Amino acid sequence: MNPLPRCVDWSALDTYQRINILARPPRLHDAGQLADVRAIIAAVRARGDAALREIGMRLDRCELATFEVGADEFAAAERAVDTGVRAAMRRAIARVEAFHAPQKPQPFALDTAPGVRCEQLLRPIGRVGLYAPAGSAPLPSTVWMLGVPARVAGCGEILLATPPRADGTADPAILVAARLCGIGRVFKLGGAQAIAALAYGTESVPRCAKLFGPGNGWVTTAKLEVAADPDGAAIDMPAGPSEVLVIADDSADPTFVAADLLAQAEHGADSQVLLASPSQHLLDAVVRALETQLATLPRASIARAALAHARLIRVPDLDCAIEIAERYAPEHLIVNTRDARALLPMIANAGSIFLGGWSPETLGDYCAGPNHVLPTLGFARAFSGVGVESFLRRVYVQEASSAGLRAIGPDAARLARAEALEAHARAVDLRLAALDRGSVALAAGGDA
Ligand SMILES: NC(=O)c1ccc[n+]([C@@H]2O[C@H](COP(=O)([O-])OP(=O)(O)OC[C@H]3O[C@@H](n4cnc5c(N)ncnc54)[C@H](O)[C@@H]3O)[C@@H](O)[C@H]2O)c1
Ligand SMILES: N[C@H](CO)Cc1c[nH]c[nH+]1
Ligand SMILES: [Zn+2]
Repeated sequence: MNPLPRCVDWSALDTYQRINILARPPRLHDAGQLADVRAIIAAVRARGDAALREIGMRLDRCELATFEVGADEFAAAERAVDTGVRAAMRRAIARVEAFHAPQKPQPFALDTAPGVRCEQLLRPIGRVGLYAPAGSAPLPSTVWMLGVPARVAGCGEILLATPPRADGTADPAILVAARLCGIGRVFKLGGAQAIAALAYGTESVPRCAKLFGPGNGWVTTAKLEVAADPDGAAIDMPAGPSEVLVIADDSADPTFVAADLLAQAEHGADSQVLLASPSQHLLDAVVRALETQLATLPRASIARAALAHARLIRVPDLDCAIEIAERYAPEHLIVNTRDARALLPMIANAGSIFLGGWSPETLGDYCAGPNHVLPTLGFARAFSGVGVESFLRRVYVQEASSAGLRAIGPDAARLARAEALEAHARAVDLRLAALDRGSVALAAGGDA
């Protein structure tokens, strides 16, 4: 049994020890994983459904005649899922929708010079592929965290892939969630093979322009591979193993803090949880609470494996705790201190922030409203979580009248020649000359 991690004193660490203590744990399956993923992608590209069938038998231990979920399986899923759970899903979806609807940006048009009309259009991505993990634990909540913003954005076709169970069916709660989000097409495919099928298409799986969703190392590696291929698909972000950093002072209830750490630790052995506190008393109490709570936790062995690379850090003050959070850039940041909101202006590098003792991260995982598909591994320094904009493209439009061309054309030609791009300059000058000669017929239809 893994012992719980010891507390470290931040003030006693030198620069390199501080870097090491905040390093992510080594990826569990790194060795050979990239080669495996490349082989899976190559097989799916070369042999489509036949390869999916073989790989599914090897990795998911089930043989499927068809990958797409049919009407009977959807109906059976509706019967299998408890009515109370279905009602809670509906309420969660409504709150997630309420939060995402105002995210939708508005198109606009603007004259940047007289006769130069510029527009920003918004176009939903035509066909998107969503992935709901179901390896270690099926995550129906991921279905509405992706399906809701896709629907709000107005995507034309929304496909979902999720790993099959050993009996060849999909997790019923995932299917119910898909139905509630208006997702009609669900494919029983998991891991790198699901990503390859959605990115390149097969006989039975339509090719998607962009892929969304978290997953294990094979899923994330495959997403990065298809995103690097111009013939592949775009991706939302690399969303890796779950992580949380808790900042707590002596006002925090240690049992709440321990519960929040375990809630992320139970996701997987590669999840990482951190606690930074100026109170040694709180740190010691949290360690005791972790032991007590682990004793009755069904996924204790997974949580213990994750706790092996947990970090419990004694800091001189809360400013230092914030500095650590900014360096680490966690997926989730819980601030469980006296006046948590007062610390908010100092925080930028986090996927999602939970303020105060009554805001467990679990609320955000399911039903508070914001998205739970968030950047991990420090990507929160530069990436945001999934939102409506992730499913949209901005398309720019420019329309100049002859007056508009006269107004800004000379600048364009001058700047083109400054870059030694003569053809660019002539595309303007030829038109200006035509206007000067009075051959305005050339410009007919172009006057906005
Ligand atoms: N960052 C986020 O926003 C976020 C949100 C939810 C979940 N997560 C993370 O998602 C992950 C879910 O992982 P999971 O494993 O439970 O489910 P998963 O659905 O991602 O992976 C299951 C699939 O992995 C494939 N696989 C298993 N062993 C393999 C092998 N040896 N070689 C090749 N492929 C193999 C199988 O095909 C299987 O279908 C967790 O790490 C969790 O922390 C992250
Ligand atoms: N905490 C996960 C994101 O890292 C999301 C999730 C889904 N279900 C439970 N938790
Ligand atoms: Zn979670």
